[in-house]
Amino acid sequence: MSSDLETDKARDVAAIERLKDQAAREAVRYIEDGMVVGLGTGSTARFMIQALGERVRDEGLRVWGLPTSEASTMQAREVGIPLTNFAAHPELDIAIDGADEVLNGTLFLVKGLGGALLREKIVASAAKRFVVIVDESKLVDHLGTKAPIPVEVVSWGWERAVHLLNKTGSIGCKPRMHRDGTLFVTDNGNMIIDCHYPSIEDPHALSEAIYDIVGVVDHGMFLNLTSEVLVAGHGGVRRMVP
Ligand SMILES: O=C(CO)[C@H](O)[C@H](O)COP(=O)(O)O
Repeated sequence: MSSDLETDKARDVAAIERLKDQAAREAVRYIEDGMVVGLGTGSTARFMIQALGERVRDEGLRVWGLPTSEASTMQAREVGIPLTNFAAHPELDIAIDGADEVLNGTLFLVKGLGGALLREKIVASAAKRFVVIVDESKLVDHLGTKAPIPVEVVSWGWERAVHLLNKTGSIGCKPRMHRDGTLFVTDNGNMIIDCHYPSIEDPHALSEAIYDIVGVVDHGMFLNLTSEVLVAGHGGVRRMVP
């Protein structure tokens, strides 16, 4: 790659990082004293955890964080956010997380390319308000356009789940078991299978077909869970509601 191209690419990456940070900081403004907050996973959620840590440190904001992964737990500890769990707080005031795709209109999501979909879905469904933070590149008109659907399956007998996943969707999916050349094992000790669907006509029907497979723990389509999406673009951050 020529150095001009490398510079352009680095500039694009830096611009996207700034957008993620803007969306994250806007969402963190929603957090009030005494709230229990679900902490998402991924590069956008990292900006959110950082910004929340700054509010805890600078404003003395009192909150409890419930992280969705070991990585977010570690970061939250580093930035000084006190942590809780479902035993102490079975219901959350708010959860904030990134997404791999946001479907225009319904605000259905694809999540889990970071491998944390199960804890993310549990946390999102436990929150009174689930706020999604993205840069505008994540908006799509059809789910599955940019991202595969990650499916979390128990490790034992995963080959059978792959066999059955291959028959889901209107014309099947192309399951991939490897990320970076290794089997992807989640924080829960399960495996992730990425399903590439050429087109997803009916997300609810596909969701049911995937849940019907014995051994599937969950999948990365988040249907009817989003309260709002904060989308950062070059014109600023806009708020979308379903
Ligand atoms: O679902 C996730 C992790 O399991 C992330 O929220 C999703 O992959 C988006 O990540 P990023 O903010 O890095 O683009």
